[in-house]
Amino acid sequence: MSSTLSDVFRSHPIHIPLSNLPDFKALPDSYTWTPKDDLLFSASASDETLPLIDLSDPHATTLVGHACNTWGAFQITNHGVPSRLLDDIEFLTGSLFRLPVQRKLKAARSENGVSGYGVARIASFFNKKMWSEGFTVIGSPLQDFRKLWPSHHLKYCEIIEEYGEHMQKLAAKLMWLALGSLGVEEKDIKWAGPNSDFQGTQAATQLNHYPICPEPDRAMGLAAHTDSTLMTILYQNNTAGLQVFRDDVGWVTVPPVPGSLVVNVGDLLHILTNGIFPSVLHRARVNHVRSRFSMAYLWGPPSDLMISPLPKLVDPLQSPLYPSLTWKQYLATKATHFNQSLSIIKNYLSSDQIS
Ligand SMILES: C=C1C[C@]23C[C@@]1(O)CC[C@H]2[C@@]12CCC[C@@](C)(C(=O)O1)[C@H]2[C@@H]3C(=O)O
Ligand SMILES: O=C(O)CCC(=O)C(=O)O
Ligand SMILES: [Fe+2]
Repeated sequence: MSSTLSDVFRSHPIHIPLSNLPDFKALPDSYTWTPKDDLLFSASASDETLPLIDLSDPHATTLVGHACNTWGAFQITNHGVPSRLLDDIEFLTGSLFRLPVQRKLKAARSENGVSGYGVARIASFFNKKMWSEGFTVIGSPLQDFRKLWPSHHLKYCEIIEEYGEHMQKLAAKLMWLALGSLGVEEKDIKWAGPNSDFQGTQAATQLNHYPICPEPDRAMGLAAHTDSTLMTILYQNNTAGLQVFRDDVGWVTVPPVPGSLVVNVGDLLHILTNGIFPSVLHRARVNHVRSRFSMAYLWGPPSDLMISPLPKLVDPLQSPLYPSLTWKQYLATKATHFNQSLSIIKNYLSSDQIS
């Protein structure tokens, strides 16, 4: 499972110096963002609210479908992930980022690697630094965790494994709710497997830390991006910071609701639905009172599987909006073209042209 996604970045190395976040009273220029650094930096904010859906609601399919259509994101309760496990993953994340920086650097992500400690990959697309640090897990975290916690790593590996299992099941359930709302049936997605449980899908778990910031209004935790996934399921601690963007509304803060999870439609689900579900543009802001943690489960298809718009969702008189491509190909496109990737692949005539 680990090798294939990691392969993608071997040919897309990034060099982003890892620096300990500065402990200044004022923000250094290298961390000060203006609209010149990100066009939407100061776009208007709105007090609209993202849908909060109770998954045990008999109308869950319709509610999820509507949220995917209009926002490309929603929050969920009654999702079945034990609250004890959410506490455990939050505890793990806090323990990891509270380690001394020299220890964290022992598990630093290599330039052409994907797992380990470092700044977000998207940092290479911006001139300014982001006020955050991250840790990416793909496959087994054993080697990295042994370097971080020489005597407690097994306990932490178990938490990651259990978290991944629960998230994979939840992702499959959400996928059927979302696609079910469009009339897509199990027979329409053969790669979901004989039990339609999406076994064989791949995922990355991304742990994020946004330390207390002296001048949050001029800083950026994680810059605006869409996820290159089918879906992302995110757990945030009790500190707000996540914002989602809608052209007609502006930036909307997603408040932490205890025990709830945030779900984002990613670029691949946008492609699979032939553009019906938007993949949500989102970012993380920081604050000067509390540090913030988030734990994202970035879920995608088997990395070599061809993904294309579902025939059922393509108007018979029109061509599909997107060509077929694999997750690996899409990640490679994203590594070069970042937020332009969807419009770039739209203009390819066939997947032959995507290397
Ligand atoms: C599967 C993946 C999605 C991701 C790139 C990655 O290979 C592993 C890290 C993921 C992440 C997490 C933080 C935000 C993001 C944009 C980034 O820089 O690294 C996503 C990537 C993505 O969705 O494109
Ligand atoms: O910290 C957050 O709320 C957002 C994290 C995120 O977007 C990601 O990890 O892809
Ligand atoms: Fe994201």
